[in-house]
Amino acid sequence: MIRFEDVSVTYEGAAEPCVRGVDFVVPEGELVLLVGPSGVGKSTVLGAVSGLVPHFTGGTLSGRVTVAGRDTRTHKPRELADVVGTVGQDPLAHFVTDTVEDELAYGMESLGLAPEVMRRRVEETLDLLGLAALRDRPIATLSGGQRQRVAIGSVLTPHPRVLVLDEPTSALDPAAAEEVLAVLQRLVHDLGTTILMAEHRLERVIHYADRAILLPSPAQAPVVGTPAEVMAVSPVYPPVVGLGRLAGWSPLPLTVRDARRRAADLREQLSGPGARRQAAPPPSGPGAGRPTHPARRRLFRRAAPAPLSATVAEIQSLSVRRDRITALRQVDLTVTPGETIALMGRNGAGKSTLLGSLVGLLAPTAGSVHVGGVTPHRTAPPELVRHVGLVPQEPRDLLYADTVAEECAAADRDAGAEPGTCRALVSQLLPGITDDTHPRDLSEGQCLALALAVVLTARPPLLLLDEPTRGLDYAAKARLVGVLRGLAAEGHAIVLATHDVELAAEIAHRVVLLADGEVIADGPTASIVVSSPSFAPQVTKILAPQQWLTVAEVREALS
Ligand SMILES: Nc1ncnc2c1ncn2[C@@H]1O[C@H](COP(=O)(O)OP(=O)(O)OP(=O)(O)O)[C@@H](O)[C@H]1O
Ligand SMILES: Nc1ncnc2c1ncn2[C@@H]1O[C@H](COP(=O)(O)OP(=O)(O)OP(=O)(O)O)[C@@H](O)[C@H]1O
Repeated sequence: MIRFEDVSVTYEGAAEPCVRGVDFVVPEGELVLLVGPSGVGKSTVLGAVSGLVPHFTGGTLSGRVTVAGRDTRTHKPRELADVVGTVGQDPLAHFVTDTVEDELAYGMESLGLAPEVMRRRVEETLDLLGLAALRDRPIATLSGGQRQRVAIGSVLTPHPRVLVLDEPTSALDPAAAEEVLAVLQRLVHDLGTTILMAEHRLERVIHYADRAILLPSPAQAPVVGTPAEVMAVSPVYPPVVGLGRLAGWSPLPLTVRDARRRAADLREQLSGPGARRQAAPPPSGPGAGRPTHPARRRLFRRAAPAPLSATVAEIQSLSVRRDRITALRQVDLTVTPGETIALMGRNGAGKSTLLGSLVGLLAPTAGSVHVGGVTPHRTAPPELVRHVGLVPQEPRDLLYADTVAEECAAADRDAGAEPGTCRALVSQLLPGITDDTHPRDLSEGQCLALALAVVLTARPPLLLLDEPTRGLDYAAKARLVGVLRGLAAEGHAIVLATHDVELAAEIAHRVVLLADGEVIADGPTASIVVSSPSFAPQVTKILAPQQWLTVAEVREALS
């Protein structure tokens, strides 16, 4: 259905092709996953299928790409629209209408489908993707995950034979991601739809794929195989594969279920005398003084920061209405210096609204918010940046200059910092970026690092991040974790809204769960995530009833 024949793509001004020697076939009715580190050209390959590369991006494509027999070089994207549905990384760039229902109908209207067919398919899609309650909503009022679901729905309604999806679950909560992937799998199995998809969070998708294509590094030819074959050699892999590699399991398990079946020996090793023990936590609270199982002790290793008398932020009985929606109700939250809090919960639960309230973008409808002694929505930005900084869900929203150097100079001015402060932070976070780079040409991970540097220039005691691992590969995520740990150790309090359960397991001292605008759980990471089928990381699920969170913890215990 999709055929690449010795394809290379070179963007304008680039000395080398960005992808080279790409040669593969995706048969009809298969779901194929494109994997590889950031910047290897996954989006470029996807764009070549929908015709966006090179028609819209510029550059040259050599070799041949055909979809359902049509050559994408001689057919413009619009001439492929009846066959190929595409969802790019940025849902906002995708929308052409104002409301959810209109957006779902738009693709069908432009193909000239009959009104009764359109009506039926809109209803079907609203149900399939859990969008019925949002059908009349203006798209501008949707949360990030709600927008992503609408973007996916809008390409499903015309029933294209081929779907090209670039990180389709990046803004979705874990349960919504499973629902959307199950829908996609049904299209593949029942309707014979062909899907080519790129996704960084492999723990979510690898087990749905019939086949995987690995782009190992820029301009290196792809490796094609079964998901297990590709995972055995891939530089990017999910925690279940990391644990399988550590334990020497062969064939490598791709699902928690397969890994659990293999894990008896590993569990024994981890609870046996060979495993490195950690110091027990200081006895306190209920059960203090009882002997602790060695594995259980590990949970307490990520000691909460020493309690300081000062709080960084204090939220009391906060309610926030946005239009007709009560996005937060009766929320209480205290943030202390040095602690990292993961804010989790379904799409639309109110996470971004809570961050927006802490940084003064939204005024309380009732209740109060205090950050470092000031009331954010009543504090002027030059004063507020000294107390709190937000890296938004779309870090590009924070960047407006034409070069990295100008961006840094503006950040120094805004923060009243020594000239060169922001640039020094950028060099630390993003070695190798030149002053004259245009922020638009940075990859997702690079943009995030620049936005983080801009915010950190003012050294705010409270740092807020909204979905910071969207679009990041595992290596970029590990660098981010290192930076955030360093900041927490210096006493910065960090609150991050995230759907990335693996990130929360790595870094958070505390998890606050929101549901429908209310706090439904607030406690140490381990105690909150371990008991939740949605929010437990893969390692926790595999090694239960022992309580481990990450591959790194297991590796350390075995060393
Ligand atoms: N329109 C463009 N013009 C010039 N260079 C581009 C363009 N689009 C992408 N590139 C460059 O081509 C390379 C591959 O980018 P691409 O977005 O295809 O990678 P990717 O594997 O999808 O990355 P990510 O996982 O971060 O989305 C990068 O170095 C990028 O900067
Ligand atoms: N500008 C707005 N106007 C009206 N309602 C809004 C607006 N932005 C968000 N909402 C609604 O407020 C509620 C909370 O949205 P919020 O963005 O805080 O959720 P979230 O937990 O961050 O979701 P996600 O995980 O999808 O990013 C949702 O029902 C959303 O549709």
